Amino acid sequence: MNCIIAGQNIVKIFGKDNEQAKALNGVNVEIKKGEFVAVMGPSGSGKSTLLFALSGMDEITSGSVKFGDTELSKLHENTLADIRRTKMGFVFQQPTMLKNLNILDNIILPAMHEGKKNTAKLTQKAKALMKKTGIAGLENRDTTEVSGGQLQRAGICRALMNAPEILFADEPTGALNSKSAEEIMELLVEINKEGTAILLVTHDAKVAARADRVLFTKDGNIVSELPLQKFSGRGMETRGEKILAEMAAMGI
Ligand SMILES: Nc1ncnc2c1ncn2[C@@H]1O[C@H](COP(=O)(O)OP(=O)(O)OP(=O)(O)O)[C@@H](O)[C@H]1O
Repeated sequence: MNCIIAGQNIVKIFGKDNEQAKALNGVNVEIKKGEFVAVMGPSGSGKSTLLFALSGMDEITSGSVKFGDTELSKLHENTLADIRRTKMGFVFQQPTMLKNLNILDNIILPAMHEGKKNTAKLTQKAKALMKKTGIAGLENRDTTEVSGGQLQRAGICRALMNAPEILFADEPTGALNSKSAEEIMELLVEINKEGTAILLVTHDAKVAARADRVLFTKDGNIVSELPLQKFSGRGMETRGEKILAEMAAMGI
């Protein structure tokens, strides 16, 4: 099967009784293996909720989310956690790092939790990822002794430790200056080219321009989508213009 994640009629309601908020309103979506999909839309339109629903991080109210052939909503919490740890990677706007551990140990820690106790092998893997992401040499630094961009690279290394099939990224460049943001996007494009699917939430057209496809959310639904593959390059020319035009049409 060509599809890594399929969501059908996803509804997510937060709160109870008269305090309810319908964050997702019957969303249908498919992400193909190795695809790079960006999600854009106004604030509060359901982007993060969709990412959390598709990754099994958050329980959905109704509908279906399939990871390959596996229905995530039917799984026991431990099995679901295993899938998230071994097959999915997560990158957020602010990487949460443990302050009492250095960068290298922060990268390795989740993999160790998983029962992989071969520290030498994990260190080797982490160092290779740090080299690839341009932060070799920062292994022993405290998390407070690196730049925001370097910390995000470390967060990406941590997310890649288990060679995930898909990377979920919620505003990964949101806290970075434009140069660091661009470098992080270059890195994500490279990771995607090597075969990892990416679902990325962003407000930034320049960031979304790197994706194969952009989904636009509004009021808890995907209201339009823009296939970008047919436009050459992954830059702002043409692709970015198309996104900006769609955003303007949506009133974002
Ligand atoms: N834990 C929660 N409890 C109650 N309502 C929530 C919760 N999380 C999200 N919501 C509501 O669900 C809706 C969708 O939120 P979501 O965070 O998915 O939007 P978003 O498009 O990612 O927004 P932003 O761009 O501002 O991050 C909003 O109306 C929000 O207030």
